[in-house]
Amino acid sequence: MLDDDADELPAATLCHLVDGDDDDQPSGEDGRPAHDETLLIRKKRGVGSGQWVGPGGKVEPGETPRQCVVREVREEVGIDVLDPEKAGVFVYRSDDWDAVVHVFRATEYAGTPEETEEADPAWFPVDDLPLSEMWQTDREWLPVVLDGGTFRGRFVYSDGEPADVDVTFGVDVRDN
Ligand SMILES: CNc1ncnc2c1ncn2[C@@H]1O[C@H](COP(=O)(O)OP(=O)(O)OP(=O)(O)O)[C@@H](O)[C@H]1O
Repeated sequence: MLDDDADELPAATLCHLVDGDDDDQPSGEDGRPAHDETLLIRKKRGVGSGQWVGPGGKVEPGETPRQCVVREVREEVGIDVLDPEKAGVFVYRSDDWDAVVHVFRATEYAGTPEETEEADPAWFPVDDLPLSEMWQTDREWLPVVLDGGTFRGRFVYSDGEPADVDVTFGVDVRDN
């Protein structure tokens, strides 16, 4: 159980793209990272601005979370994610915004990430994430998601700090 009122909350999405060439080219030579890196954005505005996060955003009326995550990644960094797969879901509650956040993992994409008005993208090795400049609760679940796992969580923040954290791994996450 996520939260008794989770169904009533606005929905948002996050995309965690993992890329790694199997060829031996050093990072950057063919425009793609060499081994197991993940794409994060430095958010320029909105919820969590200034932090490193996965690209994503709020689900619009009539849109599924999967459609939203594809649209948001295109808007924020100009690439098309081809195989978003549901990897987790969490309820976020804070002093000023509550949401249910659908987390996707992807490995296939078309295009090259570019800076936009909303976001500055960068690749990070999956085992060297900028955790001190990310949502504190990302460290609970992001390594698991990048490794292909699933989770369900409930994160209550107060004054910008996690006040109540509950995560379960290896769960069935309904795909939508
Ligand atoms: C512990 N809590 C959290 N941990 C990690 N990520 C979190 C989060 N709580 C919210 N998020 C993400 O923050 C974005 C908000 O959406 P946000 O970018 O403001 O919306 P959108 O792009 O639609 O923009 P505008 O409202 O037009 O500015 C969206 O990706 C959502 O998944």
